[in-house]
Amino acid sequence: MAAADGSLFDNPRTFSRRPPAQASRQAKATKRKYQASSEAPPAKRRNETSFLPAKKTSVKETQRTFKGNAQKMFSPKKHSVSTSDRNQEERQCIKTSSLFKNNPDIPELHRPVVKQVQEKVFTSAAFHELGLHPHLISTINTVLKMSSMTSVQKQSIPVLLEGRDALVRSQTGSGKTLAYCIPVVQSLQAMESKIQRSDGPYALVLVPTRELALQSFDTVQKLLKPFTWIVPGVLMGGEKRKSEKARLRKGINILISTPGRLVDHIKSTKNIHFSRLRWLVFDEADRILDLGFEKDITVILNAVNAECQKRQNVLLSATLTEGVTRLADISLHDPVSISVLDKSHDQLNPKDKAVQEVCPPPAGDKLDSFAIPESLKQHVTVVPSKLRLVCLAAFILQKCKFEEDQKMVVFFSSCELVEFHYSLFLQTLLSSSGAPASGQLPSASMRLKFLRLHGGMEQEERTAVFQEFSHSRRGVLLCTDVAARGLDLPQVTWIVQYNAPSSPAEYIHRIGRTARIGCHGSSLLILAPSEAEYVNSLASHKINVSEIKMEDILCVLTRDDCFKGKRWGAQEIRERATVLQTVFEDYVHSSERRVSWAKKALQSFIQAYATYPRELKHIFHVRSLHLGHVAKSFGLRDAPRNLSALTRKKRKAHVKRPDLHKKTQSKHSLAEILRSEYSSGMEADIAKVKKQNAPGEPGGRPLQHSLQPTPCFGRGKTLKWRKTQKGVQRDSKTSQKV
Ligand SMILES: Nc1ncnc2c1ncn2[C@@H]1O[C@H](COP(=O)(O)OP(=O)(O)OP(=O)(O)O)[C@@H](O)[C@H]1O
Repeated sequence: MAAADGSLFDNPRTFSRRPPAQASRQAKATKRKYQASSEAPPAKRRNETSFLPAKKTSVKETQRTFKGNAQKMFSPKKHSVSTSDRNQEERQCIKTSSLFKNNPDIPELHRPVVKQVQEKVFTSAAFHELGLHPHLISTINTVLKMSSMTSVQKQSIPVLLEGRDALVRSQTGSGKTLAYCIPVVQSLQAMESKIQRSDGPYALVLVPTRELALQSFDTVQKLLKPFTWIVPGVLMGGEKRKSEKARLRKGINILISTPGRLVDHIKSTKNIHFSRLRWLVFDEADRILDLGFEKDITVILNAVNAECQKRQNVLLSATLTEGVTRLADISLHDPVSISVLDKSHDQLNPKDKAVQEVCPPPAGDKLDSFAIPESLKQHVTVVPSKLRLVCLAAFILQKCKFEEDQKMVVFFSSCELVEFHYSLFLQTLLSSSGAPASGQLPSASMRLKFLRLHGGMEQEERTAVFQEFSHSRRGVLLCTDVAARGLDLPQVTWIVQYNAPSSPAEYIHRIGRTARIGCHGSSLLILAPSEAEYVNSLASHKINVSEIKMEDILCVLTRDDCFKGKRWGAQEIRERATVLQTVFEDYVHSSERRVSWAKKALQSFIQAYATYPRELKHIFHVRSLHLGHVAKSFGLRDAPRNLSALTRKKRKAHVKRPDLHKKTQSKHSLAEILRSEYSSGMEADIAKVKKQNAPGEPGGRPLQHSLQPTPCFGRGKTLKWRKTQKGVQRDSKTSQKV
């Protein structure tokens, strides 16, 4: 049914308001023009008043509320207007469909208040109480500038110094890295026969991402300052294999590696020997040992076990569960379980019980609850799909333009989404000169700085971005889950989850990039109205979020002088949101390539829904999405036709043959997900991503790889094996590339 306000996207299946015959005539005409100009078709049809309501907000209307640069940008020239100028002017009068009408109601969040699991971070115990080598103590005190231990260090270090295996769980940012690094260094420096470089690895530390490998290496290197005969080294994808081989040949005593790269060397390098191995550490163990890494871990354990039987095994994570250790075929010898949980908080109080009854766990599933830093304030906002993009942009402006020294990390579900939003924001919200260029938002500010990080980037750039953001006092990092685990990015004040994570554990790790080691931090989760129930799902894991109303985020748009209007209040906010949306749409529709790039991002967004696990499917399902509305959040004026066809086909198939539907869907998902595989940078067999265009330009980072399944840290957990001509390979339905 057509909407009263003429919203372009009233019906999910009706992406055009024109009658089919006319639509097709129009499409042909548009296509001719498109070919002739090699530009994206201007959405001229929106000037066809017969299909538009009389009272629709246009850019022309909204521009009147602008001043200064804003006016220059949006208003017609005052002087004599040439024909081309008139054409230009006509193009500028493209109407933006109402962002605020025909949206689904935002449900009241009946947010169950749960008591979160808490941990005490610091203790008064000093490092010198541990009986460590005096040089190690002085290095901790003077180089790392630490004197007292955190709770997890106080509990773990003595146990590990006794030679025990351990499973260590404590909240994000509580100092788990030193909890294993200190005992490793202490024990190796104390060995009777002094370690030789050529002895090879005495300790092997496995971590899931390259950035985490670099970070852990940095910590080990600092601790080893007084013990120069012990050589640390890092292996990670993206580095030159040849130079890594050379370093291995010379000898590395504490080896930090991502699993994929280590497997690569085990298979191709004759220089790795584990006969002297004393320590095997799995940092982010639940990730490393999940099914996505299974194959690599099997190869590593086989290689290690073949040469060394007696060693200490340490597994650490903020979300370590018993189930994880059962998955692993690691022969832990009488391990000590270390959990810093404040036991008094672990008891169910009556309120929690009520929540558990409201959201019963899936049959057979034990509900895991993890500690969250006390100083981390978690928020959620429910935003209709049409307003998602504007809302995210407004939130970034609010925090990173109008407030001092804010450092924000925004998580997306795929590399394509990161690239899209990065380029879009760079081109529309930023202005290097201070004065907005044509097509740019007048509120663009020098204070804003955008960076991006994902698995499709060249390693050199990844490292540079990681370093830059780490050392920066402000900025916005747009990233995939490649940055979710373990990274210690100082002074991050806000975490935004633009796409909901697939598990409570991933939620915990993402938000854990802020409020580290007793600092304050906040997080915001953005949900669609149909996804509001996710709040209950989080509550059942004792995760407490409070609501921020969308209007409170959007109202920041009234704070910029450029946005000063006659009206004050809700109406003005709406006008400004519409202008912001128009800026995005104008940018996306300014060339054919940008339109197709936005479509690809939209497709990736939709495909990400296939990766939610079964127990969340009733909340996150592609069928709950209004594709036309979602398209708007990619700056698209219409939902791409092929997407609607695909969705309809799926629906039809679903009605007739549920089994067939399942197959077709998983086939589509698989192809797309694999194209968008989750690369943490360990994969040696992925076709290399090549630079084509300058960064920040659409198409600048092609994200297609060979359809070879690769290890992935899963959003889901389904792995199958299939026979191919090359032997047995694994099918993966697990994850988007990050
Ligand atoms: N005893 C200490 N005193 C002060 N700061 C510390 C201490 N131990 C660790 N830190 C600092 O705390 C921060 C977080 O430490 P670390 O990265 O090891 O946390 P984590 O528990 O491994 O987090 P995650 O679960 O996210 O991986 C680091 O900046 C580290 O330098």
